[in-house]
Formats: sequence, C-alpha cells, structure tokens
Amino acid sequence: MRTAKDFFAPLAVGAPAPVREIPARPSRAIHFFDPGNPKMAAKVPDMVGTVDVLLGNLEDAVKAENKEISREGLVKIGRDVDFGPTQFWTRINSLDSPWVLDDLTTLVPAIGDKLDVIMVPKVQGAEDIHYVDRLLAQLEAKAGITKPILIHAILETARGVANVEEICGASPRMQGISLGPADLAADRRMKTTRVGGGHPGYLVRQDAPALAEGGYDFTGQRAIFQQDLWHYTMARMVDACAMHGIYAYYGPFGDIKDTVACEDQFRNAFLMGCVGAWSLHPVQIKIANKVFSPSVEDVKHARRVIAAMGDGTGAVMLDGKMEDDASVKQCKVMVDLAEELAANDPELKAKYDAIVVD
Ligand SMILES: CCC(=O)SCCNC(=O)CCNC(=O)[C@H](O)C(C)(C)COP(=O)(O)OP(=O)(O)OC[C@H]1O[C@@H](n2cnc3c(N)ncnc32)[C@H](O)[C@@H]1OP(=O)(O)O
Ligand SMILES: O=CC(=O)O
Ligand SMILES: [Mg+2]
Repeated sequence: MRTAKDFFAPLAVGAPAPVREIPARPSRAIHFFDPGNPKMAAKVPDMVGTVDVLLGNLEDAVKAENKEISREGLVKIGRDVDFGPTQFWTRINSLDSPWVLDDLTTLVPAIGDKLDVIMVPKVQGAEDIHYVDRLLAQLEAKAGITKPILIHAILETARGVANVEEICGASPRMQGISLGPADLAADRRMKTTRVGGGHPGYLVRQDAPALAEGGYDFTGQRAIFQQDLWHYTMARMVDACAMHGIYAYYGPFGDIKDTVACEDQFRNAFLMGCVGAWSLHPVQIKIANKVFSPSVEDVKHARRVIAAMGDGTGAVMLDGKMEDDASVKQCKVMVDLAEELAANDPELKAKYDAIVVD
C-alpha cells in the first residue's frame, strides 16, 4: 500500500502530477458509441454539447473481429472532434483480454491529451487499478501529456463488490464507479437474463388475510411489490465513492424501448447519490439529463430552507416540517449540483434563474 506521503507522487518520472480532488464536471449521461460503427461515429460531432460525456466503447458490444477498427475509429474521432464542454471518455477492453495493452499503448500517445477518463471494466481489486495507474503514468510521461487521465472502474464482479472500498481509494486518478449489472449478474450466478433494471420474480407478497374461523386464506389475490435487485450493491458503491470523494453511477439499462422503467431506475440512482448513468441509445440521453438534474421544485424548496435557516444552525418550522443543520446540508447538495449543471446548460440555468423564493 502506498503511504500518505507517496499517494500523490507521479508514478513515472515526467508524468503529470495526480489531481488532489476529482473535478465535479457534469456527467449525467455517459453516452456509449462504437467508434468502429460508421453510423454511430458520424453522429458524434453533432452530439457534442448535447450530452455530458461521449464514451467510445472498445469492450463488450464490439465484435472481436472489429476491435482494431473500433480502436482506430476512436483515434480518428479523438483527433478530429472538438469536444467543447463535453467530456471524452473511452472504455478499454478488460485487463485479461488480448486487446487491452494495444488499447492503452495506442490511445495514450495518439489522443491522451483529449481523453478525460478511461473506464476499466471487470475490476476485481485495487491491484487492477494499480496496474493501469502505473502504465498510464509511463505512457503519459513518454507522450508528454500534461493533464493526468482519470480512471473509472466498472463494478461488475463479485470480488469487485467485496473490494469496492479499496478500489475507490486505490489511486488519486479514481474518478468514479459505475454499476455493471449485466456482468455482475453473470459473475454472481444470479438467475436473470437481462441488462439491468428490475425483475418481476424478485418480489414481496402481501400477507394472506386472516379467516374469521382462524387460519389464513392463501387462495385469494394478494398485492405483490417488485423489489430492487440492485439496492444492496448500489448502496455499497455510493458509500464507497462518497467516502473517497469520487462519483457513483448507475450503468446500462438494456430495455431501450421501456423509457418509463429506465427513468425509474435512473431516478432511484439519483436519489441514492449517483450523479449519472449510461446511455446506450440516443433516446436515453434525454432521460438521464432530466433525471440527474435537480427539479425546479427541489431547487426552490432547497433555497427556501437555506434562506430560512440563516447561518445554517438551529431548528425552524417550514410548512409544518422541522428543518435543521442536517436538512440544510442536504439542501446545499441539491443547490450546489444545480449550480454546477447550470454553468454548462443554459436551458437549465434559465429555469433555475426564474425561481422565485417566497
Ligand atoms: C450490457 C453491458 C454493457 O456493456 S452495455 C454497453 C455496451 N453496449 C453498447 O455500447 C450498445 C450501444 N448501442 C447500440 O449498439 C445500439 O444503440 C443498439 C442498442 C444496438 C440499437 O441500435 P439500432 O437498432 O441501430 O437503433 P435505432 O435503429 O433506434 O438507431 C437509430 C439511429 O441512431 C443510431 N444509434 C443507435 N445507437 C446509437 C448510439 N449509442 N450512439 C449514436 N448513434 C446511435 C443508429 O445508428 C441509427 O442511425 P441512423 O438513423 O440509421 O443513421
Ligand atoms: O458493462 C456493464 C455491465 O452491466 O456488464
Ligand atoms: Mg460489463
């Protein structure tokens, strides 16, 4: 384990100094595209400014025979496109794959000055982050890169979940973590066959009504309540990320046509502390942008509480509810996020600016 004195030292002579704090940049939707798919690649320049993160995916969903074409496509996009306010990320192949070394040794020299974050799939423990950390430092030094490339890990193995705290704290490059429900389900031997979302079989059933003569009626209709399969993992991930000052994300929602359930899944993540989710299809960008932006009502309420609480200490009654130091802190989280997002999103800024606090 690196000692505190060494934690922020560059891991290669000539590599840029690691950041001390992960910048709070908007990342409501991490939009996946295959850089080797000409139709998707052609859409990228026009998506700049409409989405917070554009991620060129090289891992799963790219056919083995197309890995090199996709990598070359990503280099071309990285060189040609001006990303403006939009972040540019990539997802490399897994660390045990035959492609990952070429991914890193090609991408960093070619477009390392454009890449904000590298997403690493199937992370099992801190050792995986240490490997990428050192290699990135060596490649950055060799290429003369001046801004350190950050690392984002996907939580999609049972061992990764068991080690999530150490993964989050493994390097000052750690930007955040996404839940990868599809691979995680397979690795855990869950009996689901979908990409994220709920499952109708994972439920709690209303108690059977009692009979007048004693006993219970097990034959009638009873309400069922579908439960969230991902709650435990999401909660562990959010706590681990918050503890290390990095960001948590829900990952993919594969039922592209079910925009309603997608919105629900994203909203659960937002409420639990995530800052964004993946978008697999352009239709999911709008959902993420909406859900991960505080609503006008929430911002208005938060501003009222902050105003009513003065210096932020003590207790007041507002609309019949007690507010105190802890509710002010929650309201500040909401208002700070709103301000961060509005700084990049004029439409959102206009909505928040129009709020009148009574
Ligand atoms: C499961 C765990 C994971 O690892 S999830 C992450 C890996 N998966 C991915 O990255 C999947 C990315 N998305 C896709 O491949 C496609 O969106 C899938 C889901 C296959 C659907 O594609 P398709 O049947 O073409 O959809 P469509 O006809 O509605 O497309 C309309 C136009 O939009 C385009 N489009 C589609 N997806 C994207 C995208 N992600 N980024 C940019 N453009 C996209 C299509 O090419 C199509 O374009 P056009 O109108 O024909 O010119
Ligand atoms: O990569 C994402 C997943 O769900 O698997
Ligand atoms: Mg996966």
